[in-house]
Amino acid sequence: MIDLKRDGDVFVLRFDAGENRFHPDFIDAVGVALDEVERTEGPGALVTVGTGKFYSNGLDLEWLGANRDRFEEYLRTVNALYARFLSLPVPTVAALNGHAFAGGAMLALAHDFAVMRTDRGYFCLPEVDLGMSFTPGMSALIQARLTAPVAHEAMLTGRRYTAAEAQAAGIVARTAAEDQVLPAALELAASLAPKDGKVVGKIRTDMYAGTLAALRGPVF
Ligand SMILES: CC(C)(COP(=O)([O-])OP(=O)(O)OC[C@H]1O[C@@H](n2cnc3c(N)ncnc32)[C@H](O)[C@@H]1OP(=O)(O)O)[C@@H](O)C(=O)NCCC(=O)NCCSC(=O)/C=C/C[N+](C)(C)C
Repeated sequence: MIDLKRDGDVFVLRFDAGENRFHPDFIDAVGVALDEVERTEGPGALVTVGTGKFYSNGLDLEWLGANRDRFEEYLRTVNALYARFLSLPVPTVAALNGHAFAGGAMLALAHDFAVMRTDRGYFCLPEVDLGMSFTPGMSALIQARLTAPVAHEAMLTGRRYTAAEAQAAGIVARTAAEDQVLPAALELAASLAPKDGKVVGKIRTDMYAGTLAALRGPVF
């Protein structure tokens, strides 16, 4: 479901669960991997990547159907997951090998940078068409990472952005062809990894302070 490997100073966390949908077991497994990243001292960076045609499709709607009474708990868990990514002591890069939908799109935004594959997949926040809203923390994350016009369009229209459109809108930093998306993300991460970890950690904590406070606040 989750595979964590180290490539020099760069950790590579691979989501390997079909559409990489979010449910408690998946999120727990990501959390265990992040524990290991946090424990490692010295220079470093983290790249996350999915498998096949999905980076992540967000909330597992089948799981939700069977666990409606756990929805609030789920929202807290996902908010906490995004907060963990934002408070890691290392820079982070999401390698979008395919679709990044809803919770999976927000996971990409919970990284410092994203590289998106040009020939496959969309970045999309479809909540408006699913009858769902965002938690205040998720709204804060989206609005902190995107310009206001892009955040408004993405959240209120549910537009599906191709890689070229996502780069033009500033949603992703880079795009790469086919199987170059992971190498491009690794190259970016390797260029960030040697920087002073204490300084990077402090910059990240300050940069994301407002978003972190919102993610740790109420979910409704
Ligand atoms: C357009 C998508 C992304 C890709 O389409 P495709 O045709 O390339 O892929 P396909 O439809 O073959 O997908 C494979 C099967 O997996 C099912 N699927 C995919 N994602 C999910 C999911 N998240 N939960 C349950 N099932 C899922 C899909 O229906 C296919 O099943 P069948 O083979 O037809 O039986 C397309 O996959 C798509 O639209 N997926 C849904 C993505 C989605 O809506 N995700 C949002 C989940 S809600 C969420 O995360 C909200 C978060 C906010 N908050 C926490 C505040 C509630």
